[in-house]
Order: sequence, then C-alpha cells, then structure tokens
Amino acid sequence: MTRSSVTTPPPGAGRLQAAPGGPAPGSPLGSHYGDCFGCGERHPTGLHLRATTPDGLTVVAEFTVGEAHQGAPGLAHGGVLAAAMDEVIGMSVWLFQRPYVTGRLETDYLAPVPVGTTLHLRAWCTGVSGRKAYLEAEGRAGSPDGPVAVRAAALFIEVGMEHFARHGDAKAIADEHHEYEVNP
Ligand SMILES: CCCCCCCC/C=C\CCCCCCCC(=O)SCCNC(=O)CCNC(=O)[C@H](O)C(C)(C)COP(=O)(O)OP(=O)(O)OC[C@H]1O[C@@H](n2cnc3c(N)ncnc32)[C@H](O)[C@@H]1OP(=O)(O)O
Repeated sequence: MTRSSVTTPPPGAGRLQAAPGGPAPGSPLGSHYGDCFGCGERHPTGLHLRATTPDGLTVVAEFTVGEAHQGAPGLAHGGVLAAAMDEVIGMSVWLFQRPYVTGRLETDYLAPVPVGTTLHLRAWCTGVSGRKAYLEAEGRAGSPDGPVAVRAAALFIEVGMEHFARHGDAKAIADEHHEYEVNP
C-alpha cells in the first residue's frame, strides 16, 4: 500500500485492544444505520455490506458489485469502491465500541472490478494515538484469497455521539442507538 505520513501511525502509537463489551470473535457486526449507503438494509442501491469479525480485532465483509455501482460500462465506479473501503474500515467502530469518522481515506486501484464480482473486504487497525486511529483495508476479487483489486489506508478520528446530533439527524440516530445518549 502506498500510504502517506498522515495515514501512517506515529512512533509509539498503541495497538487496538479488544474493547470491553466489544464483539466476540466470530460475531456479526450490525449496521449502524438502516439508510446508510454502505451497510443499510433499507438503502435501495447501497452496498449492503454485511460484516463479521473473525477475531475481535479485524473486520471482514463482502460486497457484490451491481448495475447501480458502475462507472465505465460493466465496471465498478472508483468512488463506489472507495465507499466500500470506507465502510469496511468504518465498521471498526464496533471493535473500538466508540464512534469514529473518516478524516482521510487513501485508495489504490490495482485492477478493474466487473459488475457481478464479489469483493471480499478486510480491514484492520495499525495503530491508535489519542483520538486518531490508523486503519488499512483490502478488497480481493472473487474469494478471500483472490487477487487484491483495491487497497486503502485511512485516518479515522474519534468523535462524541453529539457530533451526529449537531451535524445530522439526531432523532434518526437516537431511534437506532438506544444504547448511547446522542445528545448529552
Ligand atoms: C459501538 C460504537 C457505536 C457507534 C455508533 C455510531 C452511530 C453513528 C452513526 C454513524 C457512524 C459513522 C458512519 C461510518 C460511515 C463510514 C465512515 C464515514 O464515512 S464518516 C463521514 C465522513 N467523514 C466526515 O464527515 C468527517 C468530517 N470532518 C469532521 O467532522 C472533523 O474534521 C473531524 C471530527 C474529523 C475532526 O474535527 P475536530 O474539530 O473534532 O478535531 P481536529 O482538532 O480538527 O482533529 C483532531 C486531530 O485529527 C487531525 N485530523 C483531522 N482530520 C485530519 C485530516 N483529514 N488529515 C490529517 N489529520 C487530520 C487533526 O490535525 C488533529 O490532530 P492533532 O490532535 O492536532 O494532532
């Protein structure tokens, strides 16, 4: 992965620790919002990512490229592939058990991805420093050990739940997140 200094953990960055109350190895990771383009089950043309954590420290998910995801005829749009990487990395909020948002996302495109291809996505954390989390992801075509078609490196920033209330739809978030106080 070609990554910048912004997405490279600084010396002394900590490792991701399994958070108390976090998902057990083998657990499915839920959708954070039903209308989310990445993971929402209600979204008509979204990516419909369904993720699990094999070990409590990484996220795996699948995304099948559909007609609604094209850029060039018959091929996935690069922005849609970036969204898939953003989403599988973003699913790590369940591992951290804290809300994070994308600060920076860097993407390498290694091969075109035809409509109908299932991308096997995996994301992992390379370091944590204060509010900053450094994460990487890859998408392999056809099977979990298929050729890597997309890679990404990201800087995610921890926010409070009030971030979503202040900038977004507080009621929609509260309706789906009874476990958190959205507007403290
Ligand atoms: C069990 C858990 C439960 C979770 C439940 C969640 C439910 C809620 C629903 C949803 C979840 C999330 C959905 C996931 C979807 C996939 C992820 C996305 O697509 S997220 C959307 C796209 N991203 C944004 O919209 C961010 C927009 N940006 C911002 O809001 C701000 O810029 C923010 C919060 C990122 C930072 O703003 P500041 O004011 O809080 O903090 P400052 O001081 O600016 O930054 C903190 C540190 O980070 C660095 N930083 C921030 N952005 C950077 C950047 N782009 N490049 C380099 N450094 C950056 C800064 O330099 C600073 O570093 P120094 O502490 O000084 O060392």
